[in-house]
Amino acid sequence: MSKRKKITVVGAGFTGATAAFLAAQKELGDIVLVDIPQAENPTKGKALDMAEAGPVLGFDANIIGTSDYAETADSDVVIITAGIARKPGMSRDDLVQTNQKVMKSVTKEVVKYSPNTTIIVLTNPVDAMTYTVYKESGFPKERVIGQSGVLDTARFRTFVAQELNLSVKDVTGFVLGGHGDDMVPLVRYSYAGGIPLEKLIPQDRLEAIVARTRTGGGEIVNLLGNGSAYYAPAASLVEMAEAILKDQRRVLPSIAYLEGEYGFEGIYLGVPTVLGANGIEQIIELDLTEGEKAALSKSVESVKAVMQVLQ
Ligand SMILES: NC(=O)c1ccc[n+]([C@@H]2O[C@H](COP(=O)([O-])OP(=O)(O)OC[C@H]3O[C@@H](n4cnc5c(N)ncnc54)[C@H](O)[C@@H]3O)[C@@H](O)[C@H]2O)c1
Ligand SMILES: O=C(O)C[C@H](O)C(=O)O
Repeated sequence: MSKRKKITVVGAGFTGATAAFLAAQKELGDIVLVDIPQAENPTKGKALDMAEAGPVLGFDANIIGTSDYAETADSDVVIITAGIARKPGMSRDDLVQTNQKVMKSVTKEVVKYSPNTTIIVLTNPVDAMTYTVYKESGFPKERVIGQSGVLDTARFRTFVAQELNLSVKDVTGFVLGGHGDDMVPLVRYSYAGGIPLEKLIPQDRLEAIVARTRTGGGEIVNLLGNGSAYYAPAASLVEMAEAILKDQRRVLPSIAYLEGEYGFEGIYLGVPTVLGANGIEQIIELDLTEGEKAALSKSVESVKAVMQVLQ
């Protein structure tokens, strides 16, 4: 039997297919791409096409496309991207009812075949969808994780690097809160080469970068015209999956279940975490100013409003 890790990606659309391809290129494991049955079988086609890139790019990974969850059995990590994406004029929250149904049906199948896996949820509105998967799975909170902060932080880092004309590699940041327009980029904890950003960028420019980060998803939605971002979201998923599969203990922002941390209870929210073999191994609590606390509370209210729609 193969000793390679096994990664299932549910939803073989833009984000799912891109994440599968990136994970294969990094040789994180064998990959099962799952989507609903469709007459022409595009899921099988995408998987075969990706596998045929292996000899050219020099990666070893078995990649299969299927609608049969039996093929996902004993996955180490399951990434959920299934559902619908927003179009211009829509908010992520408009997707809640449709995607909640998808989360419930997908989670049942995932749990049936991989009871010990760790799940990373991408589907929007992602804070509420991660909560839905947590409830439906019955898994411990450490093994149900949502992706938003790696992406939101990557956007912030991109804009800062462009502003300063510096390498993105030297820019670090942290975005807290829900994955909505009132997320909280923590400028005070953000650096370029170890130098606080507040020493390098004037206040008004920093504020503009924060505002652009908050609406970064919408910026891409408007540019694409018929769907939402997928390259950076897929890269973010793969960074989180790699941290878990290789037990890297990376300090990355994740959507985690809070039980008192940051003063919130019974809610999934973006916070700094340590990601390793056991999923979320630690939630790191930062000291916040009164202004940051107020901004985080506002973001929590938005997440709670979406959670109230959940059935
Ligand atoms: N959290 C984030 O940061 C973030 C970033 C990007 C996208 N997203 C969200 O991820 C989701 C996917 O985005 P996308 O661009 O890949 O969309 P997409 O439309 O390209 O792909 C979604 C795929 O899900 C499949 N699907 C639908 N119902 C399914 C089911 N029951 N079982 C299996 N597969 C099913 C569809 O057939 C489709 O192939 C959206 O909800 C989007 O808003 C979140
Ligand atoms: O904006 C969206 O709808 C997709 C995703 O949440 C993003 O931030 O790119």
